[in-house]
Amino acid sequence: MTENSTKEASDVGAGEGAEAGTGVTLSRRRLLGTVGAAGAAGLVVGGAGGAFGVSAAQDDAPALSTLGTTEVAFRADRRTPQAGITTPMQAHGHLVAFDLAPGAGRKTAAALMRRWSALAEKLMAGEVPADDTGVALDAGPASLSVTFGFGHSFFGRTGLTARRPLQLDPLPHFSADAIDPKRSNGDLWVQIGANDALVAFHALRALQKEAGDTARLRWQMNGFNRSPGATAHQMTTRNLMGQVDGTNNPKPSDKDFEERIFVGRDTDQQWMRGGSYVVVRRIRMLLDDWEKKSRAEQEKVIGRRKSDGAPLTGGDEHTPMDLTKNGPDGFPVIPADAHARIAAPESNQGAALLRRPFSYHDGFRDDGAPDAGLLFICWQADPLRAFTQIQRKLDRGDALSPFLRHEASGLYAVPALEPSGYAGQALLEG
Ligand SMILES: C=CC1=C(C)c2cc3[nH]c(cc4nc(cc5[nH]c(cc1n2)c(C)c5CCC(=O)O)C(CCC(=O)O)=C4C)c(C)c3C=C
Ligand SMILES: [Fe+2]
Repeated sequence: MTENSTKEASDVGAGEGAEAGTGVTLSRRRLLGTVGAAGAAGLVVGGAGGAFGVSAAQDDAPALSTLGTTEVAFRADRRTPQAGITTPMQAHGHLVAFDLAPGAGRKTAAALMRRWSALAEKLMAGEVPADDTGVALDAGPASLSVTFGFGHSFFGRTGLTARRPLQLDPLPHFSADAIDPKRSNGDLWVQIGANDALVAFHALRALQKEAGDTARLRWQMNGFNRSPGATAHQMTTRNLMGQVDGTNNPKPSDKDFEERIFVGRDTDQQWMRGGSYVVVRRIRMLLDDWEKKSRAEQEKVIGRRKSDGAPLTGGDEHTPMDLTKNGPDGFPVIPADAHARIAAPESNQGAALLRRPFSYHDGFRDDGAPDAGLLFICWQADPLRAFTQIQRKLDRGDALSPFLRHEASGLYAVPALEPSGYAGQALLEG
């Protein structure tokens, strides 16, 4: 069920085997798309050397790098989870929530989801939509993924309350919460990720315009991660506190991965079978306070080394934590209130979630502190048993909590996609 992984295209440089390989096919498609957008085959759009200085007849056009050509599949040939869940994290992200316009009901919502899905599929394949703005013209799909979710309020607006899963019941209040309702929840949620900032913005703008009068933007947040190729070898990304973040995520190869992250067959809401629930939290980091702590203090807060993410009990990043090991002082080497200990499945009756966040930085606050932190995005089959269980535990004594403020929150149902059809079709037409 994890075919929404990237289709790696071969990295074909100009002049070397440019006739073969998916990368070249894709580059060609972009060229044709560029010309198509201009409405005349063979036209050199923008003139040679201009912004769109390419021609369909130009055989020796330089090929895009793997970063540009890599394509994420919107759908597969069988029911699969949407892209953007197990897809490798991208460097740029936009999270957007929309509310349906007053009077827009189920039929209008279905028409929007149909249009949005068709557009997302096109964009993710690197094709150029009609009436294009031109923002992404020279780039390949750059691992673009678009993911659609449905919030609690969507069901009332569309007369579908009987189909609202209990899993969408509002999250409880936690003591680190300072939630801004205007930047929370929403009828519809869209996650956009890409390894190119212009490709990501292009998709955001195209989807917003496609919403037309049907849905209005409720809130939007922008995030980022490491760019592919920025480090000497592929490694787990760091967050804005400088920690290696994502090490102990469940892996698709784990035997219980599917049941932890995706909704099983026994659900009473069959339209969610194979889908997942996403919790989105905007978590501001109190970086001025955090950066005053020594490295040793920071490492005790997490329970892992800052340099390489290895547990304080030794080994490398992927060595399991030894939660039973005591130091010479008789105290646990990974402290009782260490974030990684408290969040671990061993401390939560086996509960686990798939974290796929973006960092954010929105300038500086009036007091000079960075308005920065983590757009914490986590995926699970049941938010009550995963996010809520773990966050409740963290709320009671996580050493990291004093450095965090949860400022916005959302919970959405993200149904699987059929080989044909649009996101949410089984909900809206079933
Ligand atoms: C409710 C769930 C969680 C929230 C909210 C959360 C916020 C948060 N976490 C970090 C940094 C790290 N988290 C790490 C591990 C970790 N965190 C959670 C859950 C939440 N984190 C889990 C389930 C785990 C894995 C625990 C385990 O099984 O070992 C780590 C350690 C490295 C890793 O495994 O990723 C770091 C670092 C921040 C900065 C943050 C809020 C901004
Ligand atoms: Fe964490």
